[in-house]
Amino acid sequence: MEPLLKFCGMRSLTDYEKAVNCGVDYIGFVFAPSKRQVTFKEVQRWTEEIPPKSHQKIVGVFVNEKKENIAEASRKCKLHVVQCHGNESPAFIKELKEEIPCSIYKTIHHGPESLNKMKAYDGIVDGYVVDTKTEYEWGGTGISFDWEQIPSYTKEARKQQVPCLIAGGVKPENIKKLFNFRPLGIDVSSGIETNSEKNEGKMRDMVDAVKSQYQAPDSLGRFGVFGGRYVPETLMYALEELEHAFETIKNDESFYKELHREWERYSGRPTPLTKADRLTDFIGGASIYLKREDLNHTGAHKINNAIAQALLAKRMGKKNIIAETGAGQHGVAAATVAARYGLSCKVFMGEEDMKRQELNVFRMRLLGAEVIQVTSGGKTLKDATNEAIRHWVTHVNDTFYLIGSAVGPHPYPKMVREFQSVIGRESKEQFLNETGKLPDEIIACVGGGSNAIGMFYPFIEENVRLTGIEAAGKGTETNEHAATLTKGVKGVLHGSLSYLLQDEAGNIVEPYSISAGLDYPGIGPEHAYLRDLGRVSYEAITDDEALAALQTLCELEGILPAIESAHALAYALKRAKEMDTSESILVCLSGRGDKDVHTIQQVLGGNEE
Ligand SMILES: O=C(O)c1ccccc1NCC(=O)[C@H](O)[C@H](O)COP(=O)(O)O
Repeated sequence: MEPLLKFCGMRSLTDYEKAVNCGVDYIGFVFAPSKRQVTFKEVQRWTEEIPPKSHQKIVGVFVNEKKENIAEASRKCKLHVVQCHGNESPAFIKELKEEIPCSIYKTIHHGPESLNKMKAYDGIVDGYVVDTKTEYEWGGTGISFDWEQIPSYTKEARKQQVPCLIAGGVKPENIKKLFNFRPLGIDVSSGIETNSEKNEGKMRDMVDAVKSQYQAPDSLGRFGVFGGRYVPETLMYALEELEHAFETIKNDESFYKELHREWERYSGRPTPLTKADRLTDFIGGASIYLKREDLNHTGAHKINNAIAQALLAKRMGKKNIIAETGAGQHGVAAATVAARYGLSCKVFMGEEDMKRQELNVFRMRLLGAEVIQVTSGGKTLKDATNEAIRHWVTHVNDTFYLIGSAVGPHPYPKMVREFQSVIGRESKEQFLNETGKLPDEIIACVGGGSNAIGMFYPFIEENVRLTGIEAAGKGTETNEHAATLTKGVKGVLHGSLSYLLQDEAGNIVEPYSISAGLDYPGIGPEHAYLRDLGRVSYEAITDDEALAALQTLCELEGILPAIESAHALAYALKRAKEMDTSESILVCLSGRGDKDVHTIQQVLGGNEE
């Protein structure tokens, strides 16, 4: 969700008209002594002459004003919100509320006691503005406070279920930085002024910046209509507990310190960015770069998320982890971290996948995990996930469900995105260092979608084409594919709403792909959202195309990719041909192909010579 936006300190009809036309959410008038002070009469006249748009709220700003004066302004100016910007006590506001029909927001001036002050207004006010105060000015100072503190204000406001606007020194030049702190709302006055007048260009820049800001999921875990939490009652508490733990560690430096240390010293991050020179020459178009997630410990990106979730499980005091796996990469990652952090581990795996990924089954057992064979349904990832959820329902108190992709009920898609975004963040820095610019296109394969969302997320606001590649199996015109976004319809699976492969009666259709990691009948809800938004394009690649690309990469670069990653590569080869030599493509090489050698050998016949 976009943050709410308030423009404050309108001093003339012209200022006010500019704010109305910009479509900003709140328009504020300062009735307190200030260089921006206006009278009730003026505001009454201006708002009668140009009524605000239906969604816009008119705000009156007061500092330690008498109740009868506030009531008069509220009546005359038809205020929607009264902003108490001084030392008004909770008792004063309670009494004021009985006299005026509008909402009351309290300004909290940032300082050592401000969070405690905010708690004192719980249940009394309808919203907050957090602002900077100087010795001489109550507001409109143009000075920012320490934005690192924003998450604690936001958390308290969320607890009280009211909006919280961040004020003080916000301007077009620093608004992007402010977004990093995820404010619920923004309040600006000085930052949209030039020579004491509101500047329409600056106002529009602010509105555009806020509108282009990607803010998903919302507080209910919804990406537009997708996502959410569709689970049995017994799991609700566990998910709320997990959400709380996740939101807590997000602001906990010690957690991230530990996580980064493990990523670096245990898993081998940062993974390299490799320019595929011979492949680029062979194709003869755009330069092709590979983000080498295949070089992670255990051979794929899955370990990034597994380490993070296991550390979280430990902090929550959970001693047992369970996981589902398709290709076996996530199962291996879960078994690995369980061994590393001294947790017990059960991995649910479909019988079919166990056959295809025999080596990974053995690896998991070697790592001390119990692999539970799932014989229901199509005996693949969907069925393994069903069984894992069933197990979780009955062992919820001491068990942490370590989901391996950006799927499942809230907060899993958001949490997996957070932990996998290290891929995109590193790539961005490495690419800029190496080429001085960003890639023109980024391509990643999508099964559930975790490597793709981790790669895409840090680039969502950038001018970079993003493309997700699904498995077309034997062709999307056949019934043997896993192209959920190309062929699916909306439905609920494994706790969230997304696109699914279903028959006319709503039954899940068994997906197919040569790659065990891509044959999932659903897709992470954020991908469904990004597809419908038009921000990410999704294409499908067949088994044959993926295998051909895999062979090409082996022969020209000496890299054996996972069959999953070869899907992204195959599309990159098609695109590179169409692009100019001055352009570049970044492919997320999500995993290595050692686990797939048996499958490849079966298809290619074992002796390529
Ligand atoms: O703007 C003023 O002069 C003012 C004076 C007294 C109390 C409040 C005042 N302004 C309130 C606001 O405009 C906003 O809530 C906020 O302070 C804007 O800050 P900034 O963007 O730093 O100007």
